Amino acid sequence: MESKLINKSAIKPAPIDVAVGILIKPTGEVLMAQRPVGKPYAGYWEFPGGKVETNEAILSALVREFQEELGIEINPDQAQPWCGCDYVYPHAHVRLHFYLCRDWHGEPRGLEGQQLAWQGGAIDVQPILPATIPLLEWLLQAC
Ligand SMILES: Nc1nc2c([nH]c(=O)n2[C@H]2C[C@H](O)[C@@H](COP(=O)(O)OP(=O)(O)OP(=O)(O)O)O2)c(=O)[nH]1
Repeated sequence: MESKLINKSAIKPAPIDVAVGILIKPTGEVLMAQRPVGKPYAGYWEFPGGKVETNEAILSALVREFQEELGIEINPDQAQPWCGCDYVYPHAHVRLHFYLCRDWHGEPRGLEGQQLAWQGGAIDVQPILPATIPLLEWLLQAC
């Protein structure tokens, strides 16, 4: 019987989709959040968002994550798809879907105990999640 060889190093799990939102005030300030204790890369700064659940649309995940993490309602019709990237961390291979959000209701609060920081002009918080760092330069041009 014919046997087939599989190169196990070539088998990669599917990436995990992550919906990420960049809240932008009319002043151009953007909101960053610090990852809370208990998550991989705790203490690192990121744009708010989280993993897309099975059979969930990316935009629906974005709306849900902003409700759960920040207690605000973003307007999905006004959320602008911006860019995406893949990144392989030791804990996961993620596929990030970034949206620019200028329309929301409510004042963001760190409902999971995370620190929040509005950043304008330059991004001062450190450290930032590695996959997000390359986007910061583009973002300053987009705001
Ligand atoms: N929200 C967000 N996640 C990012 C960014 N950059 C980046 O590499 N990631 C990665 C880190 C994580 O591996 C993944 C997000 O997963 P997460 O664990 O924070 O998602 P979640 O809120 O659904 O968490 P949980 O329910 O599983 O606790 O995406 C970013 O700017 N924002």
